[in-house]
Amino acid sequence: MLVAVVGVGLVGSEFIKQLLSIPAGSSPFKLVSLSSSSHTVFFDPASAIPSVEKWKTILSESSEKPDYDGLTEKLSSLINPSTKVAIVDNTSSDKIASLYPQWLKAGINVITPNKKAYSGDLGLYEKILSVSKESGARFLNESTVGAGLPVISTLKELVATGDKVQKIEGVFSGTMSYIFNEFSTGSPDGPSFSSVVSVAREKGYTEPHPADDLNGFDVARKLTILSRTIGSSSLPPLQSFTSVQTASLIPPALEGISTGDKFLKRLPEFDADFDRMRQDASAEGKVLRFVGVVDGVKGEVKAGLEKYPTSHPFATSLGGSDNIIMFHTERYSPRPLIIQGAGAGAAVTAMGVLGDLLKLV
Ligand SMILES: NC(=O)C1=CN([C@@H]2O[C@H](COP(=O)(O)OP(=O)(O)OC[C@H]3O[C@@H](n4cnc5c(N)ncnc54)[C@H](OP(=O)(O)O)[C@@H]3O)[C@@H](O)[C@H]2O)C=CC1
Ligand SMILES: N[C@@H](CC=O)C(=O)O
Ligand code: NA
Repeated sequence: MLVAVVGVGLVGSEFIKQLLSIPAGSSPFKLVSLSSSSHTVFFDPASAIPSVEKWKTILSESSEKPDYDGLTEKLSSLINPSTKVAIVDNTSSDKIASLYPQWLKAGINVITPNKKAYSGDLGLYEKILSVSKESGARFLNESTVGAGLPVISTLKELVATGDKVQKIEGVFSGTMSYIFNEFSTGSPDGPSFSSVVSVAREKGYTEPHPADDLNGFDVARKLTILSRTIGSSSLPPLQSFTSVQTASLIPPALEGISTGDKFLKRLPEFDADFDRMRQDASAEGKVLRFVGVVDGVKGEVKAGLEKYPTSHPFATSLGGSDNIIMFHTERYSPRPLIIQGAGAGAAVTAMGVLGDLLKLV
């Protein structure tokens, strides 16, 4: 299988490292193209693949600019009965997401942790489904929810085998999980809100702009993906992730700040507000957790900050960037099927992406 990688940031670089760590003799993959937002490189499939040590230099020294029409043409000309092709989108770009129908139509499989296509405009999502059905090219997106945790594959199997998903609830954001696991432990005191947000960013959990996590949109996107994957008639047909009832944590004065750096610089101005929320929860013997729910019975999809007793599993069993996802179904009732573990970070996200790629071979 020939593999083209678009986006070589945190997850993209780790994905390339994991892909190239499969011993050459036993690897079913050949890396044929790399693109950042400013450079691109295409390798002759007959030549040797770049090494883990050299690919960054080769890409940064390339004088070619990304040209996705050209890439689509080159890749589709290489497809034949014994050669499959996949593009791995490791960006968070809407522009790249809008190209999936074109790629799938050309017979190119699409693998991605990028949530934009599956949680954005319903028209794009439906187009992806229909084009993929027509051409037979597949799109796989395990890492869009819970990073490498087997959330999407589990949900697809529950649905495909005829189980009825009643409700999915949990902590879906690695960033929000880390922030509140550190910030709200049951004690009225602790580190400042802005300091834990900065550490979450340093650890690679946040979206490129941390406000995309704190406004709840990242969770709303994940809930939209889950809701669409369930596809139940009792759930509202979400036109986009903006249809999810989402309670943002962004102070109104910080709405619309263009860069993550500027946003983090001003966040300490609001530490006292978050301190008060922590103290209120603590006075009730509770902790704060940012949770999401897709409720097929009530027909409700929502995300927001809730208080939980210090004995609740959301308070006792989560650490680091852990996600916890509970599937309440006809079969898994009254006790839900639970998936838990790191839900953000380069290594686990790239693993989910490579796992999807392995499903194609
Ligand atoms: N980090 C995590 O824990 C998780 C991340 N994800 C998802 O994985 C994706 C990548 O995240 P992450 O690696 O952390 O983010 P980064 O910001 O580190 O990487 C994104 C990369 O995309 C590149 N890019 C943007 N636009 C284009 C373009 N048009 N063509 C080529 N490259 C482009 C950027 O390149 P440049 O620097 O050149 O602009 C950047 O290097 C996101 O969609 C995120 O939501 C999913 C689960 C967990
Ligand atoms: N920013 C996201 C990354 C994974 O999707 C998160 O914090 O969960
Ligand atoms: Na996953």
